[in-house]
Amino acid sequence: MTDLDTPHTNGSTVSGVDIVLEDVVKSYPGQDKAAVDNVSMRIPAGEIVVLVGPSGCGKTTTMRMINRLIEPTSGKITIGGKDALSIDPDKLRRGIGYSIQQAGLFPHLTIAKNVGTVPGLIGWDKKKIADRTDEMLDLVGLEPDLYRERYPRQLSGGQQQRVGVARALAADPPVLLMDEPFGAVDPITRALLQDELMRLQSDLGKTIVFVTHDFNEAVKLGDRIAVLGNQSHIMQYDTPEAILAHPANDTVAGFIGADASLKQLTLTRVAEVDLLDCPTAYEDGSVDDLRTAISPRKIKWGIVLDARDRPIRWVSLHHLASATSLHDVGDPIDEVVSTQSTLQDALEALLAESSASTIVTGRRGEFRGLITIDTLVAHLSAMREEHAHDDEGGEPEQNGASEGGTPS
Ligand SMILES: Nc1ncnc2c1ncn2[C@@H]1O[C@H](COP(=O)(O)OP(=O)(O)OP(=O)(O)O)[C@@H](O)[C@H]1O
Repeated sequence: MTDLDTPHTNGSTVSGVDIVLEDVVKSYPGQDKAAVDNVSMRIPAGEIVVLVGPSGCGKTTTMRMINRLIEPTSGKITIGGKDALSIDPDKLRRGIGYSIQQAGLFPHLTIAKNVGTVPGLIGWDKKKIADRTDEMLDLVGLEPDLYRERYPRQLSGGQQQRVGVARALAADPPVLLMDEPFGAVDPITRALLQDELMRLQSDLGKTIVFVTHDFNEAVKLGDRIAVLGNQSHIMQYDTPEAILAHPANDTVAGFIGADASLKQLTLTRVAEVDLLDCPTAYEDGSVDDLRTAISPRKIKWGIVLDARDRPIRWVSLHHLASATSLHDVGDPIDEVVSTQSTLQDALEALLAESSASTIVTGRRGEFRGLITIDTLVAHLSAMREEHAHDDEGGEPEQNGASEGGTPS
């Protein structure tokens, strides 16, 4: 047990605890201005709160004071009702998962040893640590048999980040601090890791404080976003929807960028829109049947699936004209999005493929349908109309965004 353990309530998805910062200040020696000047905020249990702001504004300092990697100069921090400054810092840190850019793995330890670090420190027995390590590797999509005995350098950047998340979660802490954890990976891997974090969080309900300077990432992941200015001054602290619809001032509006309307695509998951159906066939299926299924349709393409329903190739009527089997026919599939992806991810996939539609897969990679550029356009115009009505009716906006307040 750590000092921050909370009883798990069966059936509840929230295992996190509240974090409260009151008048927190950090002055580094030799600096004339405080790096963090009088920050007060409440981070509700079970939510992802994203601290976003320009480089040097004090995001990392603010976050690291929560696990006392940096000691506050003054102020109070309460975690799950307990005064963080009264808990022994080592004990405190064992109760708080921490994941950083480039994963921060110990290079000389195997993946299993890395993941089992905190459980080892808090005295779990070997069998429990080994079981938990495998469970965590599974959770982040790394097959334990393949990865547990490898060393960090034998993994890709994205895989190392996954191990970093597994390690942060291993002792089941109620609180997770994540400092630009996906900052060092390519955009496609980053989008996948973000999707996985969302999936994990919907099962785990931790309290997550997430630092980034990427506003799109903040909108995608955050239940709430704190937009920080110099010295960690909170310029706005609200839901992504509210910040996009009504930026508190010109600086926040400038930070959102000129494409606030497009950013609304980040607020909707692929799972929330209707997907387009498309003819499919297994590799050992009939060429004629697939041709017959495609012929009457507007989009003259079908998809070949493997035995586990995962899409492997696009096939056109042209491909099928001379094919005798569905083995090896068609074009490989480069880009897919998952039902957890946002419409913004779908737009990026469409642009990357220069295609009018992209494939959507479910949790196990199984084919779920297509998303098209028309879906995205229709969604944006529906949102615009909804907010035009909101503005006419004078209703307060909670769940949507308007184009009002976008920067010039
Ligand atoms: N150990 C330190 N000693 C002195 N000054 C520091 C120290 N760490 C950070 N600072 C200063 O405090 C301010 C806030 O730094 P911090 O790293 O918290 O910002 P940040 O918003 O996380 O920046 P970035 O996005 O670039 O990581 C900066 O001006 C930085 O130079």
